[in-house]
Amino acid sequence: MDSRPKTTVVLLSITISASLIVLAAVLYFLHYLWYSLVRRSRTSPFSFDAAASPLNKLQRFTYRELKNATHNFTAANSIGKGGSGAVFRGILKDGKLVAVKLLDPNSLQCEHEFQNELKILGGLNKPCPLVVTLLGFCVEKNKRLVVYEYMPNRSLQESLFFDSNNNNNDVGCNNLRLNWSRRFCIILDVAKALSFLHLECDPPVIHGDVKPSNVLLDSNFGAKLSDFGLSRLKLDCEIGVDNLFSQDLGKSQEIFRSSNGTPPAIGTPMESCHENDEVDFASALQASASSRNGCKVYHNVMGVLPIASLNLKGKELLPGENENGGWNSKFVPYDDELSSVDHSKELSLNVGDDAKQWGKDWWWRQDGSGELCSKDYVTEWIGSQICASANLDNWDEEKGPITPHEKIVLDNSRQLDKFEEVSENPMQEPRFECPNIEQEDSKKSEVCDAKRHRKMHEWWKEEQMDEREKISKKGNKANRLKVWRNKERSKIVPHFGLGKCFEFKKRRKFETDDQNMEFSFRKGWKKNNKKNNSRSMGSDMWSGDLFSRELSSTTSMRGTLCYVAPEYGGLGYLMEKADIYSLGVLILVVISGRRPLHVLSSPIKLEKANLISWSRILAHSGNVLELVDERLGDEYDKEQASLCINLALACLKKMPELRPDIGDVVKILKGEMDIPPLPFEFSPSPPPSKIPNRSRRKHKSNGD
Ligand SMILES: Nc1ncnc2c1ncn2[C@@H]1O[C@H](COP(=O)(O)OP(=O)(O)OP(=O)(O)O)[C@@H](O)[C@H]1O
Repeated sequence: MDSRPKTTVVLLSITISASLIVLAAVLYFLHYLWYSLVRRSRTSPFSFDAAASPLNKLQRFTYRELKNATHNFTAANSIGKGGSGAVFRGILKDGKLVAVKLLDPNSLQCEHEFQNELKILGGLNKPCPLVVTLLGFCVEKNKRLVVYEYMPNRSLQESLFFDSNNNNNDVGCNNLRLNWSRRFCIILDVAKALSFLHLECDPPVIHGDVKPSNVLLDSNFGAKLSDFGLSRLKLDCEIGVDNLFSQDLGKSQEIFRSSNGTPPAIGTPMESCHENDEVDFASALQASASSRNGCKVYHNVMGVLPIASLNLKGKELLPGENENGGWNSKFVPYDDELSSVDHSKELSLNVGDDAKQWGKDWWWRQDGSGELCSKDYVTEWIGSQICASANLDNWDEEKGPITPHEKIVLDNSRQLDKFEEVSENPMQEPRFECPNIEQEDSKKSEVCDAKRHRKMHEWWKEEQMDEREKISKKGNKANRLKVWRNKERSKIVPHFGLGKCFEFKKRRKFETDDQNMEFSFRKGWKKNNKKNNSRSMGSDMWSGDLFSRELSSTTSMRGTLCYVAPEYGGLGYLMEKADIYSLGVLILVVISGRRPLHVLSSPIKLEKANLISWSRILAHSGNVLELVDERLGDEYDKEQASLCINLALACLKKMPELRPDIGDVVKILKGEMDIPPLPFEFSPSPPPSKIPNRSRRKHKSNGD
């Protein structure tokens, strides 16, 4: 009789405990899910092993110390803003003036850059006066701060364009912050700094992001190289993209043509090469495009690209993997993980209505294809600019000056009354939120990548063939080509995340009010933080690197568009010659006082929009001095100027092996060596049908 209630109690207690267990399991699962999706993806733990690390020579600050030093990171102490965080001026307890970089705590990319910066800059085997001194760092929870020596004249970018943002007529040569001798010394300093990194460091350091905003100026306008967030150490056994590029893209295509489709023998000399005057930014864009186009130009490179580098014990490791199977932050693999950029916001904030419309188109196109193509982005953007204000050209000597309100609302044309205005009137940079990055199963990713490579390869072939080639595609020669290319392709080793499709996780955010957004290519769209929204003139919005932030910001990219070497298409490791290329761009920028890509409203002046191709045209016509910043008047050394420009052009050779190495660059600048005569080279520029070759046409018509 009594057994019934007993059974009921037992059943009830079993049911309750079972439900509790299930509930606990569900809660645990949900917590795990939340932790792994939200918390863990935001920051990777930074392990500071003081004993083993080269960081032990660096001072470790507390957050409170740095907060006090910068007066709670007040806007008044804000001295700049880069892709990875804001920089503040601060005074330490001992009275030392420092620059404190406060990194975005929610960005995995920033975490990598932080670790990279500390390990490379902090681990330099000897100090170099031409490299900015890293004084210390702070790691507390998810807070990451880096402390540098303070450079009173901030960045070269600011100094160069501070001058240019003043009215040209008002600034006499004597009032220029950067007169000729300073400019020449800066070029020499940067070359020497690179020489230190490439030749004196063991292992050599590839800076990977040489550009004016990463060159800081001390009180005497002496230059120091900074920002090692994208740098890397070079291993002996590595094969960089420059070797691959030269072997494969440079020689194979040209040799192939000259051999009528017969597979070339290794070591076959290049015979008939032609200098191609095509607009270079197009090739740079193609080379640098973060998704399909990046592969498009350099699919041949992929053919022999090794993603596995050998460690000293000979064990094959993936880039970024260390011997213990862990992650080595010095070797961050390139991938497209951060490539979901909504350019429509960027455009709508920087250009007029037409461009807004264009921005919408871009957004629509992203929706359609799911992938971003930088080349289209920039070329179309340029097109929209030209249409938007076809009668404007602030460089057009023939037309005379234009009123400020007539100018395209492009930040790099904006004039500032005072240098201080930079920090007083923070620029509203649109941002996007960094998408969460999840580590993919390496096997899955390899299969995926191989598929993508195949697709992209096919697509590239289609793109590259002109009509004649397409007709003869079925012919015997082409079949031989196919066999040979297939052989090359069989060597493909997939790399990380190339061409990773766009994710639109943050799409709802993009659709919100523009006014509250700011843009940083490294970090993406973000709500404006009024506290830290100071603007740096060194910001790429000011630099003509407007587009480049996409590239420097996505982990598929190393460096900055217009400064990044064309051999880099989002794959593999950049090598020393990539730094040489960036140095070449920097030299031209310093000498001309112009941004590498300065979008103009007049199609006639498009040749001037691209500093590199314009300087090639001038060199062709023997008139390189036309490039020199006109604000200098006659106050410059003509011999030095033409030496620098010719040297820059040598550094800008598309084939890395044709560029001088840094030792020679320094010798040439010091006058200890002549610029070696440079052979012509095959240009990997895109087909003329894709990008109209205005410069060449113009050149021809001039010749007539
Ligand atoms: N040590 C320093 N002393 C003085 N100013 C500095 C120092 N470091 C950085 N700055 C200023 O802060 C600005 C931002 O620097 P940061 O390195 O964060 O970004 P960036 O190089 O402009 O962009 P990115 O990091 O995206 O390439 C610089 O342009 C410079 O004006």
